[in-house]
Amino acid sequence: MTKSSIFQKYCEKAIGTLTEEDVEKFKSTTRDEERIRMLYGVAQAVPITPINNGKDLKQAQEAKISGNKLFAAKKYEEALHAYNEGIVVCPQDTDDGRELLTILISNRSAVFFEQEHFRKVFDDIDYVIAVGNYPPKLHYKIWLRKAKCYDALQNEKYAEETYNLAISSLKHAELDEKSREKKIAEIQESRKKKRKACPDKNQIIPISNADLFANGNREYVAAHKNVYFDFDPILGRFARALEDFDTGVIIVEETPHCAVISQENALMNCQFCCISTQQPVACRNCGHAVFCSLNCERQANLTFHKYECKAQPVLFHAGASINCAMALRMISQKPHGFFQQKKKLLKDFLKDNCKKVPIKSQIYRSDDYNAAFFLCRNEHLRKKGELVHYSVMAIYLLRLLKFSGYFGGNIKDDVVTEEEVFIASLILRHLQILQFNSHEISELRNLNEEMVTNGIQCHYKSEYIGAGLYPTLALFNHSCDPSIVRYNIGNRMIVRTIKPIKAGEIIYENYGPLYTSMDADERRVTLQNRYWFECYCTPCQQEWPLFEYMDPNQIKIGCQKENCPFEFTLYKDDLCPYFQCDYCDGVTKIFPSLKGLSQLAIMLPKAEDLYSAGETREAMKLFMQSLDILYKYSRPPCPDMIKVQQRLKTLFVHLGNKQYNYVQKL
Ligand SMILES: C[S@@+](CC[C@H](N)C(=O)[O-])C[C@H]1O[C@@H](n2cnc3c(N)ncnc32)[C@H](O)[C@@H]1O
Repeated sequence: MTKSSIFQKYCEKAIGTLTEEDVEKFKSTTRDEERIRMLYGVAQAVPITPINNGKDLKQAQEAKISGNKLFAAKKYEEALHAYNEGIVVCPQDTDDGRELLTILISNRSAVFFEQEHFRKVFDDIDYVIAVGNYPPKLHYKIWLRKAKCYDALQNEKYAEETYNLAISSLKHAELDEKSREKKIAEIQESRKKKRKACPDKNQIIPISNADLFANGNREYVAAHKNVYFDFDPILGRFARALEDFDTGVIIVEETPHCAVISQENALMNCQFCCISTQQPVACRNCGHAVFCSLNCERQANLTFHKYECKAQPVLFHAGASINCAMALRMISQKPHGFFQQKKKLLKDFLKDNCKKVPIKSQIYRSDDYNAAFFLCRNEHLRKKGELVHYSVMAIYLLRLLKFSGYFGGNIKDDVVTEEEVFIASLILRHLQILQFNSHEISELRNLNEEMVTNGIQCHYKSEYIGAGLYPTLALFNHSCDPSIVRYNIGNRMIVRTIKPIKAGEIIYENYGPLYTSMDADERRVTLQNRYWFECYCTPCQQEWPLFEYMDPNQIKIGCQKENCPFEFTLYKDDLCPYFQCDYCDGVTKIFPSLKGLSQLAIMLPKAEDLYSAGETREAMKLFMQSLDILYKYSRPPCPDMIKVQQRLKTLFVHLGNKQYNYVQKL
């Protein structure tokens, strides 16, 4: 039996007990709360099987022994791996467990010291102190290690203070007088010797340009001030440019309404901020999640993780999708009192064809529940019967919340209260919202074998690590020739223009299918099945060819009359100096366009040289200018444009998340 079949089986088993009459009755219901009430008894009959909390003292002890052996053999990466495993599984509910945990962390700090990751040594020593059960007899060891790190970082004052601390801690060391004297001499020796200045070899996580908030939108705070959101009865809400945008401008920088790490990455990426970590901080209660810092651990445990600690492993073990985990997170991250307060306001919207105008806060922010609650669900297209499946899933998620203590201690699985019905109906709505609006969160990883994308060699892959809900980005519609590229810094989403955009034009996102690599029929089917719309973007309407079928000798030049959509196709050896436009009758001289494009003969090789030399900022600038020129003097589709966009994508995504051990090779 595959993992995914457990959840599937749960849903099918529950649905299988419904009679035809039940289903008909369900279909005639128009209120989500009624849907939950009708199905609760049926869905509740399927048991939830708790999962072991993943903590294991014996496994942690073994990991320590194996880590110590590897450390002694100078196999630092492997030792780190062993200590990390021990830290994650080590129980923290007994003094013995906590003591072992501090020893594992302290030993890990010794690895980081050898690897010259000095700041990580400081973090681990703080972690040891925060756990609090480190044997006093060993304290001098961590202070000595810390003092040496300060020495290496040339921080004399702190080094002196910490050497003193190491010496004074020796009074707790279980050493005879002679050994103590020897240790003191050792510490003094190390203090005198002073290490050579040595830079920290930690990877610094890049910070994106902080230029956006100076340009912030007053209403949609995560968007650039020159983005506005338009509405059309068929297209729904979508983004437009208020002013011209050049290539490479950050137009959205958004923190997620909620973000969840996938099960496969749960022990590699922080549950709170999504950063890849080589130095996990363990959850106090479970061995199923890690954090990148004590700060993230505290914030997560004050909110969602205190419930999800029990609920999420059950959910993932059952093979439920990440959207289910996000639907749950949208509740677990807020106290249930928050939703009770909203009940009066939101209740009417939990029925079909609600005619009320959506509640709109003055400021559209990703942390505002209203912004998430009113995202598109395509409810007019959904078949009523499909909600049976979704309602059963919502009930399962509600029961997980009950089981994890979200509603307090005294709960009954076989009874559903009105408060619980309301929460389940919100979850039912979340599931529908997430179907159309969730985004991938990713990080760069090295490829074992290089890949060729659009004729360009590529040394990295953008790997899915989880998913998030970004209420501002979720307002952008799709095109198979998008206007933007996105990447993550932690769980933040950064969105940049990947071509120049004129004032008034729609700013398009991409939902996966790109015209350069997927043929039109496949794109149409994918978008229809997944997002329930027919794509009429320019590449779909004009049947643009795949990249591999484009003629590199062909250039398209736009008619020079303003706003005339006509374009001429020339071949690189054409010498015809002008064209008569069939559409507007005007005359277009081709030499101004060719002259404009001729600038690329110098710019592109220079940009390529800078790119190869690793001068990424300068290369980025030149590629951005080149793309603006290509769009000014020619029209897509065109292989050169795609190649420059490919380079820019590579440069942009390298400003975002990378796996902790990523080696940059552009
Ligand atoms: C993430 S939402 C985009 C924002 C949405 N238009 C709204 O009103 O909130 C995705 C949904 O928007 C609609 N959509 C997106 N791109 C579209 C397009 N190019 N043409 C028509 N509908 C589109 C589809 O209904 C799709 O399921």
